[in-house]
Amino acid sequence: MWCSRAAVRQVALGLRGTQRAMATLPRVYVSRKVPPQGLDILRKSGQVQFELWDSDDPVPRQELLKKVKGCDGLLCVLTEKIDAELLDAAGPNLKVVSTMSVGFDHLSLDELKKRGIRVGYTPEVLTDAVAELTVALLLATSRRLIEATHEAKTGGWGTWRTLWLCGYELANSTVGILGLGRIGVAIAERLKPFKVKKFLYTDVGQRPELAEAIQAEYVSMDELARQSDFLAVCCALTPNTQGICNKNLFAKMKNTSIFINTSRGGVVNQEDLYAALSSGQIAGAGLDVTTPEPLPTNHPLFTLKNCVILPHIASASYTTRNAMSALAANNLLAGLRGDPMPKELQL
Ligand SMILES: O=C(O)[C@H](O)CO
Repeated sequence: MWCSRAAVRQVALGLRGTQRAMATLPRVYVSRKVPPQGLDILRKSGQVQFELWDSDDPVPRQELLKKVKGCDGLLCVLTEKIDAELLDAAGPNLKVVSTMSVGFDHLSLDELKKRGIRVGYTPEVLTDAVAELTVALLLATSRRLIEATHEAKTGGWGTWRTLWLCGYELANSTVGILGLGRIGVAIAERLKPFKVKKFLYTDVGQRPELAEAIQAEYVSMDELARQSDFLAVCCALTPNTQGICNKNLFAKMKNTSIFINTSRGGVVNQEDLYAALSSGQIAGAGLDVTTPEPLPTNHPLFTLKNCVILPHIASASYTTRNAMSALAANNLLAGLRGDPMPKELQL
């Protein structure tokens, strides 16, 4: 197609105008290749210009410190430590940090608050996926599925034996939830049809509305340990919950009990857990989270048959991860517009 000189000049001017307009858009750094829904939302918004660390692996810290300089927004995941050093590197333009996670222990909330930076996170959209995985992990641990497939594959499967690979069943059991929130309720709802006899929970205080939904009884931490046949950790990692699952707790648990953690590794004292598992103080543990992550392959916990370890996959369904990225993108955009975020963390 032929265009007149004037038309070409017009297009060139238009392009330059667009470039200029783009250059004035708020700058955002996205610290990981997040699922496509979130990136599409950012792209189509026309509201921001963004740069992406286009990888499944974390951006190196030095690179992150460089890239956030002068940014108005940051969309991050749970492996990035958002602390004073990073916020200083970003500088005064930074208005919003949006994390694609429900957990926020990687964020220095005090530092964010001090600087007036708003924070978005992604609760609710992952509740179903996390509850589902927790149930899967609980069953895999209590019914020894990983050990069993290993035996079947490696020749350990001899004849049918009466007590071989026996585990513990949910029917008639007592399930304890440490930290009752949406996820704890969703886990209990899924476990109920397995004929659980009783649900118990403990938290910093009673949570009657949530507890009522699953007819859970509030008990002390000691009582939770003593009575639970299955103990599921669902609390956030905070200075108060750091290491609360330790030898004191394990010592009170039954030697037939199963311990499950899909919250954060820091809630558990892993040396104490190893001791409890290897001495038979408790029957088994299923962990989706550890300290550190990844847990080194030579870690003692990997040597135990009664410990099932997953690589932090509780929210890992395509639907959920896309929903998390979309929510993180929408939080970021709303925050940058000065609007209420769909899910804002109150600092
Ligand atoms: O905090 C979170 O969002 C989970 O641990 C990962 O989905």
